[in-house]
Amino acid sequence: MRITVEHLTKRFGSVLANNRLTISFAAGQIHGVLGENGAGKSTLMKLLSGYMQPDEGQILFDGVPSRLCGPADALKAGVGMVHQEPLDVPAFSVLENLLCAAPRGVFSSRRAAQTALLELAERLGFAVDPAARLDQLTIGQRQQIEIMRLLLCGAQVLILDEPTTGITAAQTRALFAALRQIAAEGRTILFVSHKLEEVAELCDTVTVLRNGEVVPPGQLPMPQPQEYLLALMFGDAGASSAVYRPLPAITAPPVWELRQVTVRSGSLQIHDLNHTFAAGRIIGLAGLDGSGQQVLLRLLAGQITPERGQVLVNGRDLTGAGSLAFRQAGIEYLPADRLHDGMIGAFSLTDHFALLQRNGMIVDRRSAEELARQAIADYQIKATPITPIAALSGGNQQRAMLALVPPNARGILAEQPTRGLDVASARAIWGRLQARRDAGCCVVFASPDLDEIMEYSDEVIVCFAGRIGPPMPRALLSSGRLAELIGGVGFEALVEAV
Ligand SMILES: Nc1ncnc2c1ncn2[C@@H]1O[C@H](COP(=O)(O)OP(=O)(O)OP(=O)(O)O)[C@@H](O)[C@H]1O
Repeated sequence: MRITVEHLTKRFGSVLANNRLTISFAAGQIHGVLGENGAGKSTLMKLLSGYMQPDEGQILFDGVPSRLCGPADALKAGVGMVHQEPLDVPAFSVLENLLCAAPRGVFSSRRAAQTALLELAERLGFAVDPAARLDQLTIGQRQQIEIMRLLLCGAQVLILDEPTTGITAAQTRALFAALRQIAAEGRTILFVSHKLEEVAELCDTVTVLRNGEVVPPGQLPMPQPQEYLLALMFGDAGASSAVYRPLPAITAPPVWELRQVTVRSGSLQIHDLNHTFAAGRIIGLAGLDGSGQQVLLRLLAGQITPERGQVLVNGRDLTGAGSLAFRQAGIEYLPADRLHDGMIGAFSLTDHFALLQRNGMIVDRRSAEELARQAIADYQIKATPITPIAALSGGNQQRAMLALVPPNARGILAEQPTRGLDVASARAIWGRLQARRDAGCCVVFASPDLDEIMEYSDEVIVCFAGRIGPPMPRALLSSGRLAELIGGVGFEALVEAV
């Protein structure tokens, strides 16, 4: 199905999120949509998938104008959207999710739904267990299920918003193979991303959005030179690259010290962990999804109590003291799902500062608003002090979450700190984290992106199947060696060598 937009316009107050967009996406192809944070990509996709209605302009399916009153309406018209955060029911099984989300009459029985699911999974190369509960699956597996659900409900156009964020390299390969297969069957795919390499690898065309407009007007065939696309997305801001600075020697005592720690979370158990995490360092945790990185971060945040051993923070034994005691000791946790776990979507920055500042039952709104204003200026957040966090773009949400970390924090634990962010926003976030490191904070972060681990870590810790490797100076590590280690090649020898 060809999908066309003509003069499509969407405003939020004074912000023109989409400004008279006119584009056409042909059937049977994969179309990349590129743009920096806040360029208007998500708004366009929400208009195409019925989550929002345009102020002006129209959407045409195979040349026929249509009005979409909601996502169910869009799916009926053949458009399905896979969101960055899966919109599924975690407590339900795969099959239950499929059944409860399918329009009436799509499946004649539970058995028919299961058969259709297994057949489609085989065609697309996905492994699926219909009885598995979604909260036991990784983001990558839940995304595969969401794609299959939309296809089984009749989607002819599939929109994917930053689909490789938070999934493993193997899952990305499986996703790309499946998308090629889906396009070869005649469906239209819109692939929203800010990762140029992925668009280059996968897409037949690319549309670049900047400040709510298509630049240059119309679609470009792929391939295009990377520098040209960067210039379209960012102007000059995308061209400069991060500068490496040597680090001063550490004199301060370690922020964390783990002594003979054994910890269990779900089916994963980590044994006899002995590590110190020095002040003034950035430590990257690398590993395949679910290899122990998140357990380690949560242990360091006081969110899980070890079965054995001791966790010292700034030299004090806080084993089993709970996450509040860790926060009081200067430890801050920045979760990957910033909108659901990190902040409250309906609250503004002022509201968040008011909560942090609260003195007993007294809320000082005036000082909270002043702090929000200051944070907006310091962190260059595109928002007012009273804009709800949910209305900010991903990059601005991440800046806001970082701005809420108190200046005297001793340790920052960041789960995928640049998840869903474009190059310029990611650099801005890393600039802030490096400034915290330079001020003596220890930053421990996990990322599925090996380039990010290599670019920003001072030390790298590889996690493999619940085993935590020794810290390695980044300067002594190559990308190839890191890729081997996270796949387990040479991991045993590395652990034994210590
Ligand atoms: N519900 C909303 N209320 C107010 N402003 C909004 C809303 N949704 C989007 N905006 C604003 O519209 C502009 C475009 O945002 P949009 O989310 O479409 O950008 P994006 O390119 O998808 O960014 P990202 O890559 O960060 O997701 C931004 O300035 C954003 O703050």
